[in-house]
Amino acid sequence: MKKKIEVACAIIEREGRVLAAQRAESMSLPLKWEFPGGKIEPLEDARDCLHRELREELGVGVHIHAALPPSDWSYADFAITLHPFVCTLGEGSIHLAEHKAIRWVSPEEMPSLDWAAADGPVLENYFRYLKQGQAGA
Ligand SMILES: Nc1nc2c([nH]c(=O)n2[C@H]2C[C@H](O)[C@@H](COP(=O)(O)OP(=O)(O)OP(=O)(O)O)O2)c(=O)[nH]1
Repeated sequence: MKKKIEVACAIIEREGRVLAAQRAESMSLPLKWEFPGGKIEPLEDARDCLHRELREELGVGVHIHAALPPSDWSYADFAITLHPFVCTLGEGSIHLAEHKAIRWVSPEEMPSLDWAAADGPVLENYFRYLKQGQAGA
């Protein structure tokens, strides 16, 4: 049986762009782009996890505005469910504790980054969310 992980991640919006983070060489999925976040601990709420991970990874607080549908992906060695949340920045300024780089990318630029494969369906759901005029937040 493949290992199964649940991961909360943040689509942080600012002035029509979103924050994409590049994984370091030393991490799994090296140099892939992702949304910051991390593994949900046993019994932890996905939103609490997101706040914890963003403090650890970027040193910032966020406001959560909407939950996008969870999306499942199967890598060769593990399976993942991503729980994406649309956010804006709260207190603090960004310091990279783990990632190699960040970029603020427009929706048009997003598909050109080399995303972790599990993020493909997340991008599609985010584009759908933008098209719907952010209804159902
Ligand atoms: N935060 C985040 N992780 C993602 C995304 N897409 C994706 O496949 N992942 C994967 C990468 C990691 O295997 C896992 C998140 O784990 P993590 O960030 O808490 O832990 P980690 O890098 O230390 O992972 P690992 O080395 O222990 O496997 O989810 C994404 O958009 N955001």
